[in-house]
Amino acid sequence: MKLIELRTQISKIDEDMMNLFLKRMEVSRLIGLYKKEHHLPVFDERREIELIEKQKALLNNKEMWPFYKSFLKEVMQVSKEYQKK
Ligand SMILES: O=C(O)C(=O)C[C@]1(C(=O)O)C=C[C@@H](O)C=C1
Repeated sequence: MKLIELRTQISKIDEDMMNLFLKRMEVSRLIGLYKKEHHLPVFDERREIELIEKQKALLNNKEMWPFYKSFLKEVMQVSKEYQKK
């Protein structure tokens, strides 16, 4: 397969991921509003551990776990930054 074709595939995947990212951030915004109204902290360590463990169990490509875990942590990090805005 040619490089240009592979890059086209990556671009399409990035577009899908962008749309899912926007959806996730909108839900995060709503959670942030709820937390503000109920005087709850943005950071919820127990929830983050639960989410990471759930994803680890779902992932059937174990080699990818360290990479996917970093990705998830970054996603949660930007989610928290958005809630604090
Ligand atoms: O579930 C929450 O309480 C959220 O605010 C969402 C979220 C996330 O992005 O997954 C963000 C911050 C918390 O530390 C835990 C999880």
